[in-house]
Amino acid sequence: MTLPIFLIGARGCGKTTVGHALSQLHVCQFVDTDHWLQEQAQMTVAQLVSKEGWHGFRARETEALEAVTAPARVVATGGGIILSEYNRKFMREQGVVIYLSAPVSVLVDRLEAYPKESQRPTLTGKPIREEVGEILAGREALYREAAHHVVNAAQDLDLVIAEIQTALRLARAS
Ligand SMILES: Nc1ncnc2c1ncn2[C@@H]1O[C@H](COP(=O)(O)OP(=O)(O)O)[C@@H](O)[C@H]1O
Ligand SMILES: O=C(O)C1=C[C@@H](OP(=O)(O)O)[C@@H](O)[C@H](O)C1
Ligand SMILES: [Mg+2]
Repeated sequence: MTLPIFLIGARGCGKTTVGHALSQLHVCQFVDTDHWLQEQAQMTVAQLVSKEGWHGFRARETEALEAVTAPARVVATGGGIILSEYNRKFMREQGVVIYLSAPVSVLVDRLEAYPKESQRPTLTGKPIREEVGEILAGREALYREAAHHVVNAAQDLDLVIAEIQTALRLARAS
């Protein structure tokens, strides 16, 4: 695993969880753009957004993406990283991009159980059930455009990892 692997997908699809597990299996480094930028700014995402707005957060997110990208790394991104055309092109050119795809009902269940509001302030001001569907509808095409592989993230963690490993093996063989 030499090229960086970028995990993309909606809030709650499992980018951080899967990325961490995958890096442990492959004994490589794990980085999460949200963790990196929060550490760098010494602020939570919620604090950053209230101080600098989403525009400021998105600028820091691109900075984080560039800073953490390195060979043999698994990079968990934030759900909105694909909003920027620059980020989509950067990830596709620099590494292998995997879209962790899950239906709205699964995302909502996971986010209700694990909201982590300091990292996931509201994007629309609407209730979670409405917000997740609306945001995913607006972003689905961008996730697919950026991705080299689409993986079913609604499965158990070990099956998600196995599907990613198969995709990576196939990519190496072709
Ligand atoms: N395959 C999975 N099956 C069940 N729960 C999962 C799975 N992947 C992630 N989760 C859970 O969903 C929640 C959100 O996961 P997280 O990794 O923070 O998602 P993301 O980084 O994509 O927003 C966490 O509580 C995590 O334990
Ligand atoms: O979908 C989004 O726009 C966001 C997703 C969050 O990351 P996760 O996808 O890890 O929850 C975080 O980057 C920020 O709250 C914005
Ligand atoms: Mg995450």
